[in-house]
Amino acid sequence: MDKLKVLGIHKSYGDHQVLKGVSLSAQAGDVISIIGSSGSGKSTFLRCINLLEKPNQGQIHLNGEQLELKAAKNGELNASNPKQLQHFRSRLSMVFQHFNLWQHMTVLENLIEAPIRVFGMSKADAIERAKKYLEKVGLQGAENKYPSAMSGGQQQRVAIARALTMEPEVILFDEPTSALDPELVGEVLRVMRALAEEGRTMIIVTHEMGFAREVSNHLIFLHKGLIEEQGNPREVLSNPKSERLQQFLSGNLK
Ligand SMILES: Nc1ncnc2c1ncn2[C@@H]1O[C@H](COP(=O)(O)OP(=O)(O)OP(=O)(O)O)[C@@H](O)[C@H]1O
Repeated sequence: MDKLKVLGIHKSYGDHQVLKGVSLSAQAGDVISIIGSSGSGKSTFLRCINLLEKPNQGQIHLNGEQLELKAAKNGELNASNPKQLQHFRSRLSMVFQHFNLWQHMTVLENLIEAPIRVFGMSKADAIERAKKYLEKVGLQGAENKYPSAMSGGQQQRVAIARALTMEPEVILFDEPTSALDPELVGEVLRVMRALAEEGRTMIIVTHEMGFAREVSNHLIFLHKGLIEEQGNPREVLSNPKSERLQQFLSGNLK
């Protein structure tokens, strides 16, 4: 069974059709990279998976369970069952381009908030879990720091640890290294590679072609809201079939 199955996502902003029927399925342990030029709809697609953006059409299934959706008057699909949506979101953690950490809270406070609020976990258990995942991202001892005192790479690793504290089924990464200075990209990619190697299911919107080629087992090239080409990353990147992907890879697709 697919761990995550997303079918026929359409999304428009006014007259602008950003997604024109995008689908994806992930089995346990799949690492799927989504590439494409700026404005092709990558982030919008990722955000439709957990309903941070409301699609106009489409289906989302997690472990065979379909998210119940109903159309609002403006044509957007909303979850018809808020409890089910909260359950889905707690199983689909997201890592954002700009980390989205609470700056007024310490690292530890950032990490324990969601497990306590969403799962009703005791503070002591949440702290234990937070420490475990901080260690996993190489930040043991950083519990009492404030995000503003950390580098972007460290903040993104905290954000990854925060995603892990939910022990999610799937982790969604939205351009996790795009906001980082070049010298800080490697430390985040190393953490992501380690997660992939331990069999986590990950969907990653990225501009890091080397990472997509080496770490993911499936690559999706999005162009103007449609999947233009997809397959094994090494094959797709070494031998792109569509002219648009060839142009994109040579830096000529704007
Ligand atoms: N909230 C919004 N309101 C209106 N238009 C939007 C909104 N969010 C995204 N768009 C438009 O949708 C299109 C796709 O945006 P999206 O961010 O998904 O692209 P992307 O492929 O992730 O690009 P990038 O690599 O630059 O992040 C763009 O034209 C963008 O301007």
